[in-house]
Amino acid sequence: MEVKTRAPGKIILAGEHAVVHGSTAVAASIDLYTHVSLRFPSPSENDDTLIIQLKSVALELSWPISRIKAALSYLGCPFSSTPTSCSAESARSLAALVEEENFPEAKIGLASGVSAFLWLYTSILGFKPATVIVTSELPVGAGLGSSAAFCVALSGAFLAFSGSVNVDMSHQGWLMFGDNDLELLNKWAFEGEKIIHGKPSGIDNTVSTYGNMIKFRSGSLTRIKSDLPLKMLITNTKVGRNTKALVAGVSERSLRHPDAMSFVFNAVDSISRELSNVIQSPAPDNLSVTEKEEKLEELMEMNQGLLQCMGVSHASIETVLRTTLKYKLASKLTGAGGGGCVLTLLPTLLSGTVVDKVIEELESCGFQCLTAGIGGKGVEVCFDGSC
Ligand SMILES: Nc1ncnc2c1ncn2[C@@H]1O[C@H](COP(=O)(O)OP(=O)(O)O)[C@@H](O)[C@H]1O
Ligand SMILES: C[C@@](O)(CCOP(=O)(O)O)CC(=O)O
Ligand SMILES: [Mg+2]
Repeated sequence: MEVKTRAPGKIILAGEHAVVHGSTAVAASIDLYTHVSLRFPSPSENDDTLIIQLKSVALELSWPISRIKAALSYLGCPFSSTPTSCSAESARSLAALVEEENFPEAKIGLASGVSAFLWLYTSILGFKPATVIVTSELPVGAGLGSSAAFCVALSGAFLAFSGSVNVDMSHQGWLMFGDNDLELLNKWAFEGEKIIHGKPSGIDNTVSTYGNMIKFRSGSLTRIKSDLPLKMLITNTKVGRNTKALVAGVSERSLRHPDAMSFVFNAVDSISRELSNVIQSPAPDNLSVTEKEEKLEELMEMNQGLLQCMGVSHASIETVLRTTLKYKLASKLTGAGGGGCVLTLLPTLLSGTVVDKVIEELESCGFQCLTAGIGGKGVEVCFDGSC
């Protein structure tokens, strides 16, 4: 029997990093997905191995179930119906399991993702042999929330077979989880995201779980209903970076300069709240689409300035900002920064020729441009071969 899940990536319109420190942030799902397939061997296959194939990063790892049991035996029964955090001791055991697999040095950055997989799998399903295949349309480590989509899609697949969620396995095609199940799934995904990000705010796993556009602050979300036809160009600078290190860097800066940084985080909070007011419908004021877009552009530029204050911009990001500004377009980094992706608002009245020119110029710098649908569905599950 096989189950498949898919979970979307995201863009953060305002508030990344500051959201880790209690400020408001605004994020939306995008129609680029991470897919997970989970299959248990039939009794005749007599297989006693846990296999993970990470197709988008060309990595396959496998462990005899007896080896995983031995490494995690001190946990007793690993099954848990409520999401549990990975302790420092468990993290060491998981890291040892990952290292035993002769993890290629060039791919060591992926090790925390494999630890998150092992934690979620053993905590939700225990010591069962299975094959898990992960594919993704998202660039990994580029600010579009691949780590969260990975944890959400894995949690969804494992929970679907755990007996602790209520899903109709006879349904054909993609199916959404119910509200209580989404809440549980989101909590598990957050535990995985903690292993990858260190100190996540929870915004990425929440928007990947629920989809749409959300305002997020201190762990709680408000859905934003918007009729504004928001179009963003996403430019991937292709400069690799690691969210955990960038988040830690901002925390260190705020320890060194607590007063100044608290003003920065408060300013970001105001920007996010204003931005969410501008995009939500019904709008509190009667602004035209163009007037709203102008406000959004200004708020994005202000947010980018504050991200520079936090120390998470990068020369490649500055090149994108300069290039788009030549066309009078406003941009900001999205996600953790330090490279990764930049958002550029494409106003409704902007001509297609200008968009083509900007893309051509950005791509001539070696960047990769993509446009994605904004605000679609969250995680979904599928039990038949149609997905
Ligand atoms: N499809 C995937 N296959 C394997 N690992 C993944 C995948 N997607 C995400 N990851 C994990 O997430 C990490 C990237 O997360 P992060 O640095 O937060 O960047 P982002 O979430 O912006 O893509 C990778 O190093 C890896 O551990
Ligand atoms: C920087 C941060 O606000 C977003 C990180 O997003 P990403 O992993 O770069 O896609 C961290 C967080 O909120 O957990
Ligand atoms: Mg991430």
